[in-house]
Amino acid sequence: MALRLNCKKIISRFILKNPFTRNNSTLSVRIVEVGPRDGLQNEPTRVDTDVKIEFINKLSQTGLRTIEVTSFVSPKWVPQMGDNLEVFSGIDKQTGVTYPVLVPNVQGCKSALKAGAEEVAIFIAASEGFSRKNTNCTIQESLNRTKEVIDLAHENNTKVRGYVSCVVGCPYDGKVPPASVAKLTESLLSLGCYEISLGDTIGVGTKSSVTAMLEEVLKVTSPDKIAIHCHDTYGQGLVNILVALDKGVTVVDSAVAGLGGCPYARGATGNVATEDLVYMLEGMGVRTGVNLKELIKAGRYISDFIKKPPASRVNNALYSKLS
Ligand SMILES: CC(C)(COP(=O)([O-])OP(=O)([O-])OC[C@H]1O[C@@H](n2cnc3c(N)ncnc32)[C@H](O)[C@@H]1OP(=O)([O-])[O-])[C@@H](O)C(=O)NCCC(=O)NCCSC(=O)C[C@@](C)(O)CC(=O)[O-]
Repeated sequence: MALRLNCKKIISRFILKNPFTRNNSTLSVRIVEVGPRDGLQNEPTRVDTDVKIEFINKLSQTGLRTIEVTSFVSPKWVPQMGDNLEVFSGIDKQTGVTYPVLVPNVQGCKSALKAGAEEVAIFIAASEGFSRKNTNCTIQESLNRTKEVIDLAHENNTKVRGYVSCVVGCPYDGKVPPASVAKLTESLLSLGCYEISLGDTIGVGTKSSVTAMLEEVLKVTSPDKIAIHCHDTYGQGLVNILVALDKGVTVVDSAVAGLGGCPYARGATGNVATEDLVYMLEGMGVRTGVNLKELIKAGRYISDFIKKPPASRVNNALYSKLS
């Protein structure tokens, strides 16, 4: 009973207090699908390039407006993304859908621009331990690299999204202070990122820790500059997304079939499954523009290829009922 009341409270606070929803009769959330990149980068089974292309083409037919399709990182570090150029050039790009790619440095950004990317995403860790393991440099060095990438991208009229990872916990350094996340968010916005995705990379966040982190971040920026990116290792992903919605955030990252994990965050599982996110949001009356049936089929397609059942409750519940 108490839980039901709390959920009602969360939803009504989201509707009444959220600066976005207050001004719009139709509530909506933009989903950033990260399955083809964050989802597959850590996949031990080699996924054929044509399977990746078919997977992205299926996602493009679901109504998703943003699909992060690959990363131009070192193939020595992340072999699964080594076919970035072939994937990016091979997909059927739909009007109205944006296909950002992840880049770690100027070398990656140059390759992405050459391939025709219209949006790149940079990433930086809120903890020194993860920064070193993931990108072989300190946070400050990473910021310096990021500045070069943003300058290059902007010279080429290319938008830059920023990720801050390990926003509540780091697999090497433990708890991450909210003030560090706020400081990095502010730096990335001032360098020219149009939006910052706050990543609970190892999925350790809870309602309390995510609230504390967001409250600190929202002292330096507004909710319309923020996205939330929750891995679901401890099953807290949807709860933490609700916390962010309650704070006025309206952009959410997720991966179809709950794919993924980070190669430098051992033990962390995939993102919140996009199917589960869509089901929750639409159930709350929040529009996503996503066709759940088509999304479930896309999730099944890739899950069948990697021979793993989808890590999505909704996919597992509804797939057999699809005609
Ligand atoms: C940053 C580096 C490159 C530094 O790696 P490094 O070894 O220090 O780089 P380097 O500059 O010394 O170069 C070494 C070699 O890599 C090559 N190289 C260098 N850069 C590139 C490039 N862009 N594309 C292709 N090749 C590249 C370069 O050409 C050279 O080749 P060699 O001369 O030995 O033949 C490396 O650490 C790296 O690629 N790291 C990326 C790791 C990664 O992708 N991790 C997963 C990202 S997910 C994440 O961070 C979290 C997020 C975003 O999902 C949010 C969340 O979940 O919370």
